Amino acid sequence: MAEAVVLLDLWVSPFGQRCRIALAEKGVAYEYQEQDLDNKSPLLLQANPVHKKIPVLIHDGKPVCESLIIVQYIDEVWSDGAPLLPADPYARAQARFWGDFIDKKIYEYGTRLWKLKGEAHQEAKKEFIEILKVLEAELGDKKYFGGDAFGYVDIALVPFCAWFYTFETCGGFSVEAEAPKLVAWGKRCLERESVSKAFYDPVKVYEVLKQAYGFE
Ligand SMILES: N[C@@H](CCC(=O)N[C@@H](CS)C(=O)NCC(=O)O)C(=O)O
Repeated sequence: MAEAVVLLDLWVSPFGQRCRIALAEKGVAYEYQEQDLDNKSPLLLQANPVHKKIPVLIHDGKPVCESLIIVQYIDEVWSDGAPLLPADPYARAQARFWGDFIDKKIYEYGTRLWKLKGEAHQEAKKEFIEILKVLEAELGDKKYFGGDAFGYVDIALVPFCAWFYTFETCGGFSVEAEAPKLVAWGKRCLERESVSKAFYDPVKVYEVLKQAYGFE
C-alpha cells in the first residue's frame, strides 16, 4: 500500500521550504496542504498541539514537528536515496551543530534588522554580518557545507537566501560584499531543482515580510 505523506505548510515559510527541499531530494511524493495561520485548521492544531506552527509532516497519520527534526526524519525513513546527513557520528554531530547555529542565529538576528532602530540597529547589523562571516568561514572553499554532496546544513540555510535582499535592504549593507562565498554557494544550491522549486523571488519575499512585520 502506498504511504500517506502530508505536509502542512505555508508557501513563504523558510522552515517549510526545508521540508519541501528534503522531500524533493529523496523523491518522496506527498500531499501539500497550504495552511492559513490566521485561522489555524483543526488538523494543524491536532498535529502540532505544542507549538501550533507549520511545518508538520504527517506520515501514515503520525505527525512530526519542527523543520530540522522533519529533515532528519525524512533522511532516516527514506534512507535509500542519497543521505542528507553524513554516516560518521562525529560528522553528523557537526552537521547538527551548524543546523542548530543557523536556527538560533539567522532568524533571530536577521529580524532584528527591521525590528530595532538607532544604535541597537547598528549593533544588530554588526552582529548579523558577523554571523554571515562565521558561516562563510565554515563553508570555506567547499562546494556545499558538507563537502561535495548537498545535505542537511545546506537545507537548513538555503531558504534564507531568499531573505538576503530583505536583510540587506533593512540592514543597509551588501551580503555579497560581506560574504561573497556564501552568495556563490546560494546560487550553486539554486541550480538544484529541489531548491529552485521551493524558492521565491526575494523581492516578493521582501513585500511579504514588510507586510507581516509592518516595517518601512
Ligand atoms: N522552529 C520551527 C519554526 C516554525 C515557524 O516559526 N513557523 C511559523 C511560520 S514560518 C508559524 O507557523 N507561525 C505560526 C505562529 O507562530 O502562530 C521550525 O523549525 O519548524
